[in-house]
Amino acid sequence: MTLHIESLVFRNFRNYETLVLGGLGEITVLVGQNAIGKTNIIEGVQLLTALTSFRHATRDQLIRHGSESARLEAAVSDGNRALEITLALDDKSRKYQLNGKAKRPGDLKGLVPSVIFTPDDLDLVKGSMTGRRAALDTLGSQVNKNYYALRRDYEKVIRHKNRLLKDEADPALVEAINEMVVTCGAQLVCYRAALFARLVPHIVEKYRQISQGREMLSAVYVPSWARPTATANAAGSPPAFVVPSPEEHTPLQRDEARESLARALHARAGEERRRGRAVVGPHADEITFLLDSQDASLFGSQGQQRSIVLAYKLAEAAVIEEVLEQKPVLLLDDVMSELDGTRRAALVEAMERGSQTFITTANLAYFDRDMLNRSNVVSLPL
Ligand SMILES: Nc1ncnc2c1ncn2[C@@H]1O[C@H](COP(=O)(O)OP(=O)(O)OP(=O)(O)O)[C@@H](O)[C@H]1O
Repeated sequence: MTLHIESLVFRNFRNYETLVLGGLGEITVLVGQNAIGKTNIIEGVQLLTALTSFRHATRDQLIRHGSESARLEAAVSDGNRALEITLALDDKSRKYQLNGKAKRPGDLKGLVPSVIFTPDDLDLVKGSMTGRRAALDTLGSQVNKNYYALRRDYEKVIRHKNRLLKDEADPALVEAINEMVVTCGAQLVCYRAALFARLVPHIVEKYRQISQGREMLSAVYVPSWARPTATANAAGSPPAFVVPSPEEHTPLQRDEARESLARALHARAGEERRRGRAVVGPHADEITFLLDSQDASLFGSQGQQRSIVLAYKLAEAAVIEEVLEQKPVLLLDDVMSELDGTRRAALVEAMERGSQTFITTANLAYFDRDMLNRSNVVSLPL
């Protein structure tokens, strides 16, 4: 059954000395002028649900200036169970507890999942590949604890490999670490491909609804070993991969991924040495959105790109519900002002499908009266 946040208490978190929000219902609208602390609340809820901060904030950024520690608490319940999730931050550590017992973030991932949508996400389609990979990994980490652990391990291995390459270490050492790149990397690509295969049909369907079927969206995940190399591009060769259609998103097999990754690492070892960094592996995989088979980052209008992002966010919520059998908390930071009427309506429809929602705004005029009547409107400062 879906866990619901009943109350929140923040102490010395960001600009709040003490913030108490109780009696939280389905929809909480946080309204207030700029820089009042609306996004800080969204970030706090994300830290207690997805166990991460979309701002990638360090502890000293999260702790209120002049304080030595911060504490965030959420009381959650599904009607049968009452749980308390807490996060304590000080200059040395970030510690989670569940009902007073210490927990690692990996143990709590997926307990109260959330989907966050901020104005920065609107760059997902035209922004960097790093952002697109991170979005997929954040979702994967919430729906599968092994995904989370694997991604962390892979990042450590790649950091180590990059240090070796930068220091021009003995190629035998690089070869030895490549074995770990293959082990973790192939598994991570398989997890990503499987998650992507689940996500894409939802994105396509949500996009069709938002755009009223005007054009066909598809999306491809291309592992680094299947990408054309810089040399092939320079020589004007055709791309070394064929864009698969959505139906072809069959999950990759691990042995096949291991072999392809090992082969590419061997073939491009010289290039990695020359460039002093790892160029093969899941950290270099690509995700591309296509509108009627054209790259949406290059050919999509701003409106089309926004519709893809909205469809992506709604699809994340659908996948979480499918896998974890509970609706995620929706965290919507100041996005109403960024969307036009049709896209706003699609978002409101999603909010009304039973997900607990926290939404911030500087202007209540973006919300219809009916919705506001059904919401808990909190004016900041409290
Ligand atoms: N560690 C901290 N200690 C004290 N204040 C902080 C800390 N971190 C951020 N702030 C303050 O929080 C405020 C910004 O809060 P937030 O980002 O939530 O604003 P917002 O209400 O979402 O604004 P906008 O509508 O402009 O996006 C700023 O005044 C900033 O100085």
